[in-house]
Amino acid sequence: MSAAKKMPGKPATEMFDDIPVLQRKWRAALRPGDRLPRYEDVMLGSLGRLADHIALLKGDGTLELSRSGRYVQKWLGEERWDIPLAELAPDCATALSEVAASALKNGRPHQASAHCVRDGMVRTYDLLALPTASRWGATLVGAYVNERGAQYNLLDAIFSATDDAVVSLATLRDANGQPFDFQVVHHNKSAELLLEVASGGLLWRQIGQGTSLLAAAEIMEFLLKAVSGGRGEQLEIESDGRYLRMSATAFADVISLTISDVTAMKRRDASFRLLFDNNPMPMWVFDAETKQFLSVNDAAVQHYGYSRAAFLRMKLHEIWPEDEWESHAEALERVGETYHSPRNWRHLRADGSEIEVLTFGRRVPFNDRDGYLVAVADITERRKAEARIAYMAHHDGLTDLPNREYFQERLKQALDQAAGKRVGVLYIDLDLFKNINDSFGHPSGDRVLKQVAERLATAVRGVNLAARLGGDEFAVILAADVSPNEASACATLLIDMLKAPYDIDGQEMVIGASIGIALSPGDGTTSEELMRNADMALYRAKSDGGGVHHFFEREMDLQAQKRRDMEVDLRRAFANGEFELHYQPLVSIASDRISGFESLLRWRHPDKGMISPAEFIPVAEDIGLITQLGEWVLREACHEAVKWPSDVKVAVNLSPAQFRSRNLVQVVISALAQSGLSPKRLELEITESIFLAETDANLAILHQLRELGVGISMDDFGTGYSSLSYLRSFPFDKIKIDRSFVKDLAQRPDCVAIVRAISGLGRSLNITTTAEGVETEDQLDWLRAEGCNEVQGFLFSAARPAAEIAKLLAEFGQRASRAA
Ligand SMILES: Nc1nc2c(ncn2[C@@H]2O[C@@H]3COP(=O)(O)O[C@H]4[C@@H](O)[C@H](n5cnc6c(=O)[nH]c(N)nc65)O[C@@H]4COP(=O)(O)O[C@H]3[C@H]2O)c(=O)[nH]1
Repeated sequence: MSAAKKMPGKPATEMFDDIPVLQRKWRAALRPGDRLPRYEDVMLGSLGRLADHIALLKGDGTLELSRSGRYVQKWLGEERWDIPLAELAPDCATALSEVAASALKNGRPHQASAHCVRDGMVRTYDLLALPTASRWGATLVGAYVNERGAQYNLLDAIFSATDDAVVSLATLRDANGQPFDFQVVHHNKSAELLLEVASGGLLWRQIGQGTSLLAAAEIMEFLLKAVSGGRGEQLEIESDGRYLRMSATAFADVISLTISDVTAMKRRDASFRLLFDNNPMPMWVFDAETKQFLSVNDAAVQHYGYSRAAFLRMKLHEIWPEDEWESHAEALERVGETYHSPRNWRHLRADGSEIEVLTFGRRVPFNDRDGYLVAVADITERRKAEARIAYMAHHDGLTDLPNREYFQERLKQALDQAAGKRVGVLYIDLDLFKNINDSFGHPSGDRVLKQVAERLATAVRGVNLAARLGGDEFAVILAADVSPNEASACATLLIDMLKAPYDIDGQEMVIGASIGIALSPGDGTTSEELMRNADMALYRAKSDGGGVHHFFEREMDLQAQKRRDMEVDLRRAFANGEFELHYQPLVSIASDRISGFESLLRWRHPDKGMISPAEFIPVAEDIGLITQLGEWVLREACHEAVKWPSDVKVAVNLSPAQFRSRNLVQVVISALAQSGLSPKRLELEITESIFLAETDANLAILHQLRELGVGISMDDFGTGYSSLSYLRSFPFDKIKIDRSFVKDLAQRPDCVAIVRAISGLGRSLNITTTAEGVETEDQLDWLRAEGCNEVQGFLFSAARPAAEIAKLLAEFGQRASRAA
């Protein structure tokens, strides 16, 4: 059957001629000044055969069919007049009202075309609407309707356009009325192509006797089933790598068989299954309506621990933890064609454990159901790692205590929530911890720190927090509106707790702790202020000898300010050359002659006058200026001493900080070389503090210095903890008995005993002993009696400027002369 078949009617050219005729007629009837021509002038008389094709429509809003010619009546399938257009067949009513409306709107004839389906045939009509005015003022539209030549059979068009094969089969029955075969009574072009049959090789054939695919037993069986009552049966067969899906509908003995090539779909399906089944990500399809699992892949079975059968009996909510049911369900409501979870979800596994997941989904048809294909990314491990990283960013790696950043954060929070209540900050510094590091090594030091942290963590609980700020510095937040008494009690407890011995690999170690306390709001309202002030209070606790706690006082702030001023001042002073050296004689008891001078640094401040070295040397050490300052002292002292008699030595104090600079030996060599002073005439005074840290390195430097021929004196002997043990570590040339022992010689027998012991020690070790701070003859007598070799003190002279040395020497009957 052809796709288009002409129906009897006028030839197309003739039909087209009518329209210009009517249009000319309308124009001719239009009188000057009128908007529309009169109805009678256009529509009455001389219309002849055209009258059959005219429908007269009237009305302004809702149009009504007032008259219709015979042709129009057939087209409308309606012979009645004076009925609303709405009562006509919808396709005709729409076409008429649209063309009439356009004509009325523009006040001119309007042409249009319309398609109507009649008996399965698609017909095209030309329409022309001619607006006219009736004698009594109403508007009438004359609508001309005529069919255009082209028509086609819709069913045929659909049949031939489809790629599916459509075959109509008549059932053949035997003498008993049983169906045994089928005869092809009609088919479309695609049927021959799909069944791979030559043109004309199918029509009127009995399929059971043919060689086409339709002769296959399973198809025959399928058709027999269809004809004996099965409606809408489906069959899928595979033939030469192609997949064909057949559906059959029987109308009495006639069967309509549709065959579709579903190979591509099958392949898509197969690749989907491959992707689904073998995907390492857990995947499933769930029913969009019931939320039942429709299919799960192996990864899902493995990952969730439910058997496949159990999975397929479950609904989605069964893998949601109960507290997330609502949010899961809400999210599901909002899901469209595709989705990926806007947040992490928790899912339950068969063993009850929870995993954190991200889900990605897409709507898919699945076995005739509307479903969602979901892929699951388990991010539990990633989340754990993230949590670990976040934890590490907030905690100290060695002790596991919160670190400085976290401490600050928590302190800020505590202050924000304090609402006027007090928050306490305790800064803790371990006393003598350096000794442990130096004596037992860093691993032991680390173990002590860990135990300190454990003790703090057990003592500081609840809203309070203990943290390690770095090194041997710890801190505590007391967040629960703490009173000064409570803060003090807490500090005492912590100090007692921390000074209890530590057992490190069977070795008992003892340290102490000093604590500085600042309380909000009095000592500050911001975390920075409180931390700074607690630190200042700690500094005071340390200066008080450690092992105690101290509250912050405003005075400390002033002192800190003063110290900051001094730091700036010191740097400026060095650049401005405000320092000078004074010299204090050292007198030999045996000869009653000056055996040497100790150089003592003086700062002549332009506004404040002379500033004591006891005040500025510790600051110079802290800010690192001591290295340059010490170097200057050495050079200056050597430069001066070279002018003195050859048997007069010069003593120079060295700071531990100069040992750290590592070029001390070079500086000494250079000072001697530049001045020309004999090394024998230079004595370097050190205190035992250089043995407290980096002992081995410092001892090595001392040995190098001694090899130069320079003398090494131990200053302030007897004030430290283990002066005696240092004597064993290094062969000192001189020990200087601290003036605290000299001061009370006359009054305290213990001081006599100490001086006697040191002098005796010096004699037996062949070390010169010098007593410092000798102010009275009485003291001198005691010292002489105890066998001390040398004395120094105000009794003889205070430190004097270089210019007065000659005078001093002269007083002792010694002449200053230049001799290296
Ligand atoms: N009460 C009393 N005091 C006496 C007597 N005789 C001397 N003195 C003081 O005792 C200190 C002796 O110096 P030191 O123990 O080395 O103690 C020194 C030394 O440790 C340090 N120092 C001074 N100059 C330098 C230097 O150039 N470099 C370094 N690193 N430190 C220095 O400053 C400390 C203090 O120095 P000064 O204030 O000059 O104080 C000096 C001196 O003036 C006395 O009979 N009675």
